[in-house]
Amino acid sequence: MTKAVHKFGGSSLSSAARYQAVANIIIGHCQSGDCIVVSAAGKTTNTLVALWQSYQQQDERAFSDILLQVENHQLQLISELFPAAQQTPLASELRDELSSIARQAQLRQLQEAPLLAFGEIWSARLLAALLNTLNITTQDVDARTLFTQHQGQLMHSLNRSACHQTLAQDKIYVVTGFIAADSEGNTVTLGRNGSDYSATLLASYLDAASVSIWTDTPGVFSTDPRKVGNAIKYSKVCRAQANLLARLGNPVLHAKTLSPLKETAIKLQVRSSFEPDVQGTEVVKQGYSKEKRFVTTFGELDLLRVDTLASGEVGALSQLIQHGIHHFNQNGEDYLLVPSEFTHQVVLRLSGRVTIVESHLRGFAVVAPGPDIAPLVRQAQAVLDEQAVVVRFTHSATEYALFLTDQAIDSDVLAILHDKLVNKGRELAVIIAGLGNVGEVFLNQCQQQIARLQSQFDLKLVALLRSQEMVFCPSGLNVTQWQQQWQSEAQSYSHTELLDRISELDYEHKVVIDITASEAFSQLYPDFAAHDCHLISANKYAGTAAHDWYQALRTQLQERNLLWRYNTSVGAGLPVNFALADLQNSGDKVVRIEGVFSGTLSWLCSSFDGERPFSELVLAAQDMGYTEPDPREDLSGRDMQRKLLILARELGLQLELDDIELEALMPASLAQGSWESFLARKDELDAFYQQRAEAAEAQGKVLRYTGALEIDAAGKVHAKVGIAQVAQGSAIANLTPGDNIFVITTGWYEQNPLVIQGPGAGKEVTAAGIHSDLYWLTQQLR
Ligand SMILES: NC(=O)C1=CN([C@@H]2O[C@H](COP(=O)(O)OP(=O)(O)OC[C@H]3O[C@@H](n4cnc5c(N)ncnc54)[C@H](OP(=O)(O)O)[C@@H]3O)[C@@H](O)[C@H]2O)C=CC1
Ligand SMILES: N[C@@H](CC=O)C(=O)O
Repeated sequence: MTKAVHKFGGSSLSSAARYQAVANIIIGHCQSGDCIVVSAAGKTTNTLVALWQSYQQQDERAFSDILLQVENHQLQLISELFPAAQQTPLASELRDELSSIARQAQLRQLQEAPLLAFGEIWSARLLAALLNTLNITTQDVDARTLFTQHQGQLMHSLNRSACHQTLAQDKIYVVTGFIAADSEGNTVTLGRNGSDYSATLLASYLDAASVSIWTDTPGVFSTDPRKVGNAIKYSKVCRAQANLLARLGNPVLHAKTLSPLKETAIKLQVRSSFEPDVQGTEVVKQGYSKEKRFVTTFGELDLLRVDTLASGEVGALSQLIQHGIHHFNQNGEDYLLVPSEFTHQVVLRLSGRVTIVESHLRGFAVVAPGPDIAPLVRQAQAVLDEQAVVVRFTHSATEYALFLTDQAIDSDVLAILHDKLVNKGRELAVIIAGLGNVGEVFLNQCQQQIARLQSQFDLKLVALLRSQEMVFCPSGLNVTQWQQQWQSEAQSYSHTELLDRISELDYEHKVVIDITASEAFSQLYPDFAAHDCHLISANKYAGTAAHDWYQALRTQLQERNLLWRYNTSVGAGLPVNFALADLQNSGDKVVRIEGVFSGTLSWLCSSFDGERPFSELVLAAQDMGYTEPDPREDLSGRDMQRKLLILARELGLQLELDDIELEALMPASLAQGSWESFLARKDELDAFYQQRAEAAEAQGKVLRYTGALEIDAAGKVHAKVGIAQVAQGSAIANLTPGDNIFVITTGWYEQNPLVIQGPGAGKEVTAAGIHSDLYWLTQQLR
């Protein structure tokens, strides 16, 4: 059976609520036979280290205070997680252990490693007990029965068989991270952050299919996302770069974590237990991911020059200080970058062979594909000069460069460095759904547009979709030859296949551009968002879906920092949504929007002069690409009703489609049935229109189809789309056929409303509007 290993760190188990969240993740992601590796809950290891220090200092008062703190924390977890009956045995086991610690301390027999091991033992025990109460058969396992070391080296074949024997049954195992035993059975620890290492070791011994490291950040980022808002979360990072980042002290993965996975096909993922639905970063074998750019900053470091270094000595030093040490050679000399707090220990160990070249350094490293390094070094240097950051030492290697500075790199400087060094190479994968009227023109305009955006963004057209077939090309289609590629490569697909292919894309940013008129396709938006895709829609269905669904989508997008643009869904290329957003952002309040929001209905009403039957004009509008795929969507008023709802939601109003009163521009009897059956009864449509046009004429007016939304003084919304008789010579009567007009009354534009007018339908203007949305997206991603 293939197993998966999941590791949860201290922050994932810092409170009873976090334990429950972890249990939910396990229920959702694990099956019998899987292993969970846990660290000590919250800051327990630090507290146990403090306990050990107070013991060493023979500070009895501090010792008993800290022991009480440990007890209170564990008892609180127990009382919040379990019903009373279960609390008693767990609490009494804990108290026995704490009494034994106190007794050993009194006898001066306390040992460091077994003391620290309690952190993991307690979290494994509590999590297993919690899962059992949730009817998940679970067993906690002390990793000292699985991992044995001899003279500091893990005994792999012994450990492998111990893992297979101990973890063979059909249940979930919760294994303590961080600890192992030596060949005499004494407790040893695997170093700070050793639980990640325990997880990958366990996965390699068990030949597991995957390891998921659940932490408090949702993946590997181009730089520290807490300092730089637009840090890029990479969906894939290759092991070599992850390893290098770890050696440079990047905290997401630790130096030893990757080593057990060498030569294996085990998948490694970094995910956030705080956002379990967010896709994390997959750390993949060489060749399975493009190399990315990173800027990683350092804590306080000292630079040491070493006369001679034996093989394996850097590893031994890292083991000694339980921290990664970066080693490099420059001009034939060996250098070590050591966190300042450990320099003393390293210097002692290397006694006589080491010189401290620089101390109290800060700075950063740039990690990037080899050919990018030299230009990036120049750009980084220019930024540092500009920002007056003093550089004390630099080093360039094939795939990274170090800048060791006097002062810490603050968030502002880091953001500038990130913008100049990382954001420049941004990539955006574009998935286009819908190759009909508008989609085809959009694609034909793409060649020029992609070239225009190239200086800022590397846009790759990776997929084209129709309703039944798609072409998916992760490295990018040739935009000039998309039709030929479609002819030769299009294949049928399911939505699951589409989502799988999207999840495999190795791009910093992805966007799905929906130029379909399909409700079913719009229902995939939450899945696209779950796969970190931005959205651009000409399709109006998602924007007019039931409010709860719509709001959930908006929340999902916001939580994942994803953008959704849909300006063409109202007024084609006219900047209506931009204008409404701008008015509101500037503090104005929109109180009324009225006008004509359908290109088709505008064209039909303005073109009708009684010479040609109305139905003939409908077919002409369809030929010109004005109508919806089924023109009854326009004639029924539904399309205009949708547009008014999209605008209402732009104003923050909680409306449903049916809250907008609707009067159709066709007989109700023609609404059902096929398009052919509709055409067969087109006389009924002609008579319907003729009669209303004549009635208007009799009043000296003309027939138009208009819409209005008004927010009254009490805040009540009145919205309607329908047939109107308008005075000849009025702005609406005089509209150029096909034009839309939006008359917007606001607090500031009260007497003299703001008017936006122009073509409201048509392939070219709509395709151009989608390009405008795409451009806007690239600007936001910068
Ligand atoms: N025409 C205009 O002036 C304007 C149009 N719009 C909007 O643009 C959108 C497209 O309009 P238009 O180009 O005229 O429509 P078309 O009917 O000409 O094209 C629709 C395209 O979408 C594809 N499609 C349909 N269902 C799916 C699906 N489930 N998955 C993937 N692809 C699908 C169709 O594929 P297949 O060929 O296999 O059926 C077709 O290629 C509509 O939502 C419309 O409201 C917005 C503003 C103005
Ligand atoms: N069919 C629509 C197209 C744009 O949304 C219209 O005519 O306005």
